[in-house]
Amino acid sequence: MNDASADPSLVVQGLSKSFPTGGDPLRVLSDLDLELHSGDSLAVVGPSGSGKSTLLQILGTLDRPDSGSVRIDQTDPFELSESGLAAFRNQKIGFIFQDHHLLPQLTVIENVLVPALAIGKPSSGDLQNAQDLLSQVGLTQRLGHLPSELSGGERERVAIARALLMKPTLILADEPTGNLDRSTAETITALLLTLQASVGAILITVTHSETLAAAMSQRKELVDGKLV
Ligand SMILES: Nc1ncnc2c1ncn2[C@@H]1O[C@H](COP(=O)(O)OP(=O)(O)OP(=O)(O)O)[C@@H](O)[C@H]1O
Repeated sequence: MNDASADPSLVVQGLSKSFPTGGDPLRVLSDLDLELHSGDSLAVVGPSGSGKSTLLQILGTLDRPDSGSVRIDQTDPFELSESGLAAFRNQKIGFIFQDHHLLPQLTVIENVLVPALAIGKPSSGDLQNAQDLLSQVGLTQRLGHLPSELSGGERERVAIARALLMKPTLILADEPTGNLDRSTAETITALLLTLQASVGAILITVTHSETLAAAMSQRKELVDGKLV
């Protein structure tokens, strides 16, 4: 699926971000560049505090850079209106968090349908897609269950299915296997890569796990605010 000859789906140029402190601002990202194509998977590694989550927040359009640009499918999301940005994020970006962020009062299938619910009533196609994804992650028997009735690994599978529902361009995963035992982590990693390949998305995962990082096609370290 990786087509290096095509225009890259993600182009990041000169990205910088600082946070105010009592004294000099803390420069976390410094003139950072990144280009990825459809089908690429990237592990971002680096010590605690090096800026991995900050980078993921900006790529996910949940925070804005101080300078530099992000283009996803040739669009700079930060040039959109607030409502345009919310719709763009919902359509183009799938998020997977360590603590899954499922809504406790919604069933498994309803949680997967959340990105479609956010833009109106889910279509029959959305419903079919959600059922297919839940089948691919092995949860066909659990559609009507609440997150509290699932194991940690099962909840992470629901989160993966939800992230894939809209067939996003970009999947952002923050320590997706952080809370799981080794064998569950390996299963989840394999599932994530299979589903990412099936939609041709870019996968960027932030992790301290060398096993997860090794499963990605690329590995970059955040050093002095840049990816090397
Ligand atoms: N909203 C904020 N305001 C002030 N400082 C912040 C803010 N967000 C992050 N920082 C600081 O920016 C630096 C980078 O934080 P970030 O969470 O991106 O690191 P990280 O590499 O993800 O770390 P970890 O591996 O521990 O999750 C840290 O020193 C952090 O304290």
